[in-house]
Amino acid sequence: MPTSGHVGNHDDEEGDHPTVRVQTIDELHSLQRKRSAPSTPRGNAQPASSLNLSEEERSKMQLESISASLASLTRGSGPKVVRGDPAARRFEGSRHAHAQRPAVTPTIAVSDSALKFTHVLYNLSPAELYEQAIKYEKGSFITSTGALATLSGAKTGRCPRDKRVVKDELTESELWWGKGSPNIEMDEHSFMVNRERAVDYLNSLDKVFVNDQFLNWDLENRIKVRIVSARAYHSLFMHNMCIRPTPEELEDFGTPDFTIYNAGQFPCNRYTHYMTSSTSIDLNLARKEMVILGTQYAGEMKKGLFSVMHYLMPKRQILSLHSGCNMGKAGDVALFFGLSGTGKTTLSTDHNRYLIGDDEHCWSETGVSNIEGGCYAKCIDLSRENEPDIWNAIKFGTVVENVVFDEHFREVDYADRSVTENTRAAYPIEYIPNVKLPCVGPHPKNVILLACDAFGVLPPVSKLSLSQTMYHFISGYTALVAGTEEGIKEPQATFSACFGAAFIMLHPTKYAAMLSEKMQNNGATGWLVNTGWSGGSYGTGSRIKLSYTRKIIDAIHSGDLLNAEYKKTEIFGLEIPTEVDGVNSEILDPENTWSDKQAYKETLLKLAGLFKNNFETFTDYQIGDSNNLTQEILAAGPIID
Ligand SMILES: Nc1ncnc2c1ncn2[C@@H]1O[C@H](COP(=O)(O)OP(=O)(O)O)[C@@H](O)[C@H]1O
Ligand SMILES: C=C(OP(=O)(O)O)C(=O)O
Ligand SMILES: [Ca+2]
Ligand SMILES: [Mn+2]
Repeated sequence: MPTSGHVGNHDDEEGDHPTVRVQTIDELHSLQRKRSAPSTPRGNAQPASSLNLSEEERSKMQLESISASLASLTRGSGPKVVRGDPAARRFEGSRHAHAQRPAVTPTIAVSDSALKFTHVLYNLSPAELYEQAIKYEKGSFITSTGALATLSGAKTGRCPRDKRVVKDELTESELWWGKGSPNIEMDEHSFMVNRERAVDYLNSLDKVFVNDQFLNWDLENRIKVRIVSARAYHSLFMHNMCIRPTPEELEDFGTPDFTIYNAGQFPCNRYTHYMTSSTSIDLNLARKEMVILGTQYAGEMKKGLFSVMHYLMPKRQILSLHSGCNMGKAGDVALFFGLSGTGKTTLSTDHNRYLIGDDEHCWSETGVSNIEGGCYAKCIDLSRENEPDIWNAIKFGTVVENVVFDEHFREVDYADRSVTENTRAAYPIEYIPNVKLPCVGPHPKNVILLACDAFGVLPPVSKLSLSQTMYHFISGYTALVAGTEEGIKEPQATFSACFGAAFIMLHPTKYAAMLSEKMQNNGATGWLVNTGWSGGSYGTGSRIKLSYTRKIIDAIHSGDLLNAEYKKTEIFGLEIPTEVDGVNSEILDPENTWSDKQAYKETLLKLAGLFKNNFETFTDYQIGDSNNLTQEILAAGPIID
């Protein structure tokens, strides 16, 4: 009971609890927040801060740099950029927040767009990005495990046919153009038209997200990237996928080495030369810029930057690899090459080994390094039993794309294909418990080529000679089932040079020559692992059990398979083991698993023919310095007589 009129006596009523010393509710709310910045855990590699600037000078430089990034090149000046959410009240906010003043004021207002502010949400944290997504982006929800569920819109996968690369004097001679190449040309002028379109679109918005981050855990070859985007989903995706700077690194960030303008909600148009649809992903190596129009699929950003690395790294004698990578307790490193859906992410995420990365790596004179700071796992039919580490990584901070969940409990149904078959989860690499930080390792001991052979004729595992490894690396084979429709469909063979033709920029033989040299110098062994069908093609047979594939991979890692007993297969001439610990020996020779032997032989010959046909394009090229290797590689393919 209140006994006196003194305000302070409320304390007595509630015992000894101290009261908050504020005058207003706003003040109370401001006490909740103090400043900090998110970053990627570094392990022991931590470069120190070098510049000595005041906080105010730094903030001003940052905003000037962002304004320069967002500048219209036809109007000449950058927009007036201010930090923070336009929806937040002016001068309200955390105790240490800067007052919101424009950093750069253009001298003459040449258009309405020059009169308005562009609000910049700079390197927001996952929590802040969740709030932005949930408030402003339709289709954003928190799942029962705390992940952010988003929709990528009409495009639920990459659009390789809409990728364009600026052909100028330099790139004309340096890059791979023409048949089989992923580099479809555009000219500088058309690039500028699309760049201006993206910049104008971004500047017309209330706010844009800016991420300043790094690529490549090899500190000597680290690349600074800036991603300007319109959606919190895109900003969180890249926050997870690129390497997150420490607060000190961010202070010294300066000018990025490469910038992405993601205006994915806004289309390009066919009046622009070289455009064939309303989607365009444009790469300009001279300007160090990429423009995205007409697709919101976030994977375009990650794989777009990978293309850039496939250009920059080989120039430094570093091999860029579309592969997963992990390391055993004894320091033995394995690479997992393979096209989409063949098992790079699944098999590099191995509870008994240290994860270096799931998708993009560099192999330099000193060893391997991950390019990224996160993983991008397929979630279709994901199960806790088969893939516990990926399952557990889908928690607060993780972006799940295009998954279906129940309305009330928000439990994700990983078997649901209503939106797409290509459902995805993007999470920071440290969400995998046995990650190797920093994400670097010594030279690889095993190079595992993954093929998901839906024809069901490739053996579950074969040991390869160096020339066979090169033959299969250049071929880059996989065959997935054609679609998700009911009924039996012909498997669709895909050949993608270097297991990543969509991302390489130079001729495949350049990467192949480097791989061959590195494997030889470091005594690495090549393996071909079929993660696809057994006992018949798709429709008759079934996919090889993940638990079997894991046993096979274990035997490669442990060295058991190196010295096992082998026999040679006909046609492909592959060395196959007669026994693998924990695997039914029957299945090691695919012929055993087909009840119709005639059908097996026909299918095998058919696939061999497809390999031969595909390799025709490469027969005119020399690989490496001598013609010998080239001849050996040609002889290492299937032999049909
Ligand atoms: N035997 C197997 N080996 C590897 N993956 C398998 C196997 N059987 C089924 N899968 C499934 O295939 C998919 C492989 O995809 P993923 O690892 O994401 O490929 P990538 O990273 O190469 O694109 C996963 O959904 C995995 O669960
Ligand atoms: C991100 C991708 O890679 P992957 O399927 O190889 O994991 C992709 O192909 O869009
Ligand atoms: Ca990939
Ligand atoms: Mn993957």
